[in-house]
Amino acid sequence: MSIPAVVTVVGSGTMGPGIAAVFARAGAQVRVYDVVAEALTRAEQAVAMCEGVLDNLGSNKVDGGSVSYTTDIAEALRGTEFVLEAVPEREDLKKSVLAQIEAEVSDETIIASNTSGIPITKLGEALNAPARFIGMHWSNPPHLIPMIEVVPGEQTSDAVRDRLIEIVNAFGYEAVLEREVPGFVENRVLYAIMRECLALVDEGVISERDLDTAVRWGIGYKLAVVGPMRLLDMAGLDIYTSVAGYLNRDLSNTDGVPAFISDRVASGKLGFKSGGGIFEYGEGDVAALRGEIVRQLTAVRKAMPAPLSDNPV
Ligand SMILES: NC(=O)C1=CN([C@@H]2O[C@H](COP(=O)(O)OP(=O)(O)OC[C@H]3O[C@@H](n4cnc5c(N)ncnc54)[C@H](O)[C@@H]3O)[C@@H](O)[C@H]2O)C=CC1
Ligand SMILES: Cc1ncc(C(=O)O)c(C(=O)O)c1O
Repeated sequence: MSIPAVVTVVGSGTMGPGIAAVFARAGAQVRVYDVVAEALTRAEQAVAMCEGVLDNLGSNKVDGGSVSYTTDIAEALRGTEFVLEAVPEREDLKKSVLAQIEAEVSDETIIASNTSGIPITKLGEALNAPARFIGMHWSNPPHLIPMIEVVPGEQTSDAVRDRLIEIVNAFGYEAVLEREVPGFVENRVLYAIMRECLALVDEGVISERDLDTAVRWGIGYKLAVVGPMRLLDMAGLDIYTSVAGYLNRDLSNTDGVPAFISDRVASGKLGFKSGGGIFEYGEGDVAALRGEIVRQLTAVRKAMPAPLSDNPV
């Protein structure tokens, strides 16, 4: 199992630096490209922090890995074997960036997208050779969540699909192969949960803080060990049948973004990145919270069977 020698990450915001750190750790020479120079300065600091987290996790470190930063797309893509696109989630932007990438790389280069769920077949319309293009959906924070959704489009070749699975496994992550559906599997499940959570808070059934406590301890902690399919067996399919019989019809089925979120977005409340969203954050709170989240995720990872190991659950 081998990692590509040269990897390019296009777009270095929330996701790019952690992804670069994982590839470099596995021995790749990683080039990080962004149109915004300050994003690269922030990325350099973020990659250093991710490396510290990976050290603490005891993750394997292969010699020869490196990360360099550039705003020059030709330099970023020269001789690269694998490109991951991680620019903002806008179909038009992604298509134009993908076409730019294809114009600079060799015919053998694999191009992947970290889209959260725009169909790969649709994005692949921007390319002359969509057989080389595939979805590679990392989860945030990418240096800590050891699972990647591998999503071929209709035109993706089997060789590219198999090579991507090999790459993901080579850096010690679980690869989950999916047929493409909007949102892919992870975000379909997450957004079903989010829709119900937002409806419950919006209707005054529960406070924001208690909702988080109920989901973290009642569902999240359990689901980290027992997946939904195994949980159904554990609970009993007869119990599921009884509860689903009266509950499913009562669950939220609203489409669109609820006012609870859109009102906040309209007033510039975006969450950690703006210092306030659903909760308010004072000076230093966000940095402290980010550190605590990483600390707790690291502790949970250490307590769980390693990804790719035999796990009876
Ligand atoms: N934020 C998250 O939790 C997750 C995001 N994703 C997906 O990953 C992708 C990136 O997301 P984020 O990192 O959150 O976005 P972001 O907005 O934090 O960062 C995007 C970066 O792309 C750069 N960029 C914009 N136009 C560019 C161009 N033409 N060429 C090169 N760079 C350009 C921006 O300057 C910015 O630094 C999106 O498709 C998103 O849906 C996937 C998993 C989780
Ligand atoms: C709220 C939210 N939305 C999308 C994603 C994603 O996977 O693209 C995530 C994530 O954590 O990865 C997310 O939290």
